Amino acid sequence: MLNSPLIISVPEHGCSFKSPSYTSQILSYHPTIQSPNFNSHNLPFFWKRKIQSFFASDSLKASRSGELRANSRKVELRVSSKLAPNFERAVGVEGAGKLVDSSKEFDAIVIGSGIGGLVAATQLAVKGAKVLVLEKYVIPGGSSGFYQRDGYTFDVGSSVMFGFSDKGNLNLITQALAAVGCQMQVIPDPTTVHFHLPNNLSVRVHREYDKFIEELVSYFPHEKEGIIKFYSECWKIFNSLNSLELKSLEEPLYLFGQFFQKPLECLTLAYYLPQNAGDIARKYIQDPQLLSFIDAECFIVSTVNALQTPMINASMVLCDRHFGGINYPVGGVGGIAKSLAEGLVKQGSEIRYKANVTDIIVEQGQAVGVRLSDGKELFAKTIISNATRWDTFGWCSSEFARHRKLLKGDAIPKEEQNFQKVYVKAPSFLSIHMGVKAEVLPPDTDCHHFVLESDWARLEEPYGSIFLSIPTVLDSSLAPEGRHILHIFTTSSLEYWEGISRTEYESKKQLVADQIISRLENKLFPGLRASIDFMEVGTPKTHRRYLARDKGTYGPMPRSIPKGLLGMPFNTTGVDGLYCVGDSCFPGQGVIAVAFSGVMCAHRVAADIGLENKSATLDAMHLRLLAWFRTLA
Ligand SMILES: NC(=O)c1ccc[n+]([C@@H]2O[C@H](COP(=O)([O-])OP(=O)(O)OC[C@H]3O[C@@H](n4cnc5c(N)ncnc54)[C@H](O)[C@@H]3O)[C@@H](O)[C@H]2O)c1
Ligand SMILES: CC(C)=CCC/C(C)=C/C=C/C(C)=C/C=C/C(C)=C/C=C/C=C(C)/C=C/C=C(C)/C=C/C=C(\C)CCC=C(C)C
Repeated sequence: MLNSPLIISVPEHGCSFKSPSYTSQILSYHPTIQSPNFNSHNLPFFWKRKIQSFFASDSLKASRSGELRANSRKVELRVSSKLAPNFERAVGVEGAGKLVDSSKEFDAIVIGSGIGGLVAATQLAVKGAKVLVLEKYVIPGGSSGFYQRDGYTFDVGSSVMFGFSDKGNLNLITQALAAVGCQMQVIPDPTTVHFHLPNNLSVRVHREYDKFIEELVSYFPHEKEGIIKFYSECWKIFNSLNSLELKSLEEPLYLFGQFFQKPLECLTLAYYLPQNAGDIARKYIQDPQLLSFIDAECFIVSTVNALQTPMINASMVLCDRHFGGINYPVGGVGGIAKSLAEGLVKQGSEIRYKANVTDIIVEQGQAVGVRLSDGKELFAKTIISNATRWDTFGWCSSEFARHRKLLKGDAIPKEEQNFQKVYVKAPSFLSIHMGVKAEVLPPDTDCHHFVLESDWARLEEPYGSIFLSIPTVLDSSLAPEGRHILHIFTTSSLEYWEGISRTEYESKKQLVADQIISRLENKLFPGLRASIDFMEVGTPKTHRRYLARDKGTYGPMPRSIPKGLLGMPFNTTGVDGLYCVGDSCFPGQGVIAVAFSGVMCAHRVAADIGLENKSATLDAMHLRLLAWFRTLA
């Protein structure tokens, strides 16, 4: 005897089986067949999986009766009344057991709410997808988050924001906010950075390009032509980038469209894709000190020297600072992530905090869900990881020993092994967040400084170069009256801080901080130590803990000399339904870079779940071609 139908609504968003041929499709369950064959039906994988496993269950086999109907909005199952509750439990509909929270189905689950994850999530949400962002920490933003102490609002990461102007196509932060109806008030920064370098080389990178070139040429008049030629080549690349509509380079219909509309610009970018800034600089410049200056310019962008910095990335940063300029958001960098998270919710999607993902659930080779540290499981058509690739897939040691991270299983996908051959984790950093008495800063102090006093060879060494931001120079509301914020950071490795007692750890922190304060006192601000009102030191351990990044890494850096950006993976991975976003994806480190990776990821995912056009045949060929290109890196 058949019960009245148990009806499960299928979420509308992105269900590709809205097509008329599937409407009112009847799938009959025959007692002799253990499980209905859904393969020819375009039901979302999540439902197939749940229903198939139920049909295979002993209880149903025993009952030898049942009928299933599926149409565009619902799945109906008719089974004997005593089996209905079992089915309800098995598919986890409303009111079912706690472990399976499948009362909702998502188009995408995003693990992590760094800018990369938030941009991917919001871009998908505005395309009509239902997205769930799961963040381990209590606020959004990751390394672009903030924290408050004693009346100070500190940026977690540094405060130099590219892509935040109202001009061109590369203002990706502005565009990401606008997409979800947000606009932030910004304060233009007249100087991107003030370099304090060996041999008293003191260069201000002015917002106005000509003023910057004039200042640099005043130190290297004999290299005037070389300077102009190098930076002009950067502009050629920047202008090409700025002329394109930026979407997923992994989606062939879009990419071919761009090649058709802007052939010269696309060929320019393809030409520079495998090149590094240091090689181009050496075509025009001979002076070793000037080449070291270019190294310092690139080090800020990539934590490596110019010979290892992709030319496209260098051009992006070296020109955007003059084109759109560097702009600081009123209230602090943390406001960007807060606004994106609010925008996401306004679009009908969701963000949950204190949601620590421990596993990505893979079934039949496809990522279908995630497991949280409290054992709860959540399912979606696609899973997007904003954790680093090392935290997502584990890592290959020199003996190829495998330690699994979010993705459990036997082998690290081949693509990931290739990535780890070309890229290693950049060191982490030591950061000092400080509140100081305002009078210690000389008048007209710039907001951002880079200090390397005497020896160029120390540029890339731990504690060699010092980054310093004083965001209160632009926005005084971040500190109590009469105070300024100094955010100081320098590269540092986790190993230096491990295997020591708590007391040793604390005194080591104090020692390193003291040395840095003395250096800044000598170079920039006499009397700094006596002016300190508040100070907190973070080590690589702090960054590992709060940002959930393996070894607290700043991001990926090339193991040796890379072929530009050629080896950097995009968003798809070797696991169906699993995508990565953030700084271990093309084009790498940096807020604007991860925002671009978010835009690309959202486009590729949207195409895969039917919210954007795609061609399966072209996709297969294109993705294979890109994978082959990466093997050349
Ligand atoms: N230009 C600047 O001044 C500046 C400032 C800050 C940050 N940055 C850049 O931002 C980049 C990083 O951005 P991103 O988007 O790649 O990532 P991110 O590291 O900033 O954020 C990742 C987020 O994912 C969360 N997370 C990680 N694992 C998780 C898990 N298992 N479960 C739940 N949540 C988890 C973390 O808590 C974090 O909030 C860096 O490369 C850095 O260069 C630049
Ligand atoms: C596909 C193929 C094969 C071909 C095709 C061709 C083409 C079309 C191509 C295209 C390409 C593209 C589009 C690309 C793009 C790119 C991009 C956008 C890039 C970007 C980048 C960016 C970056 C890298 C950034 C970075 C930044 C950073 C890192 C920053 C940092 C900062 C800091 C740290 C601050 C400092 C401070 C003081 C001094 C205090």
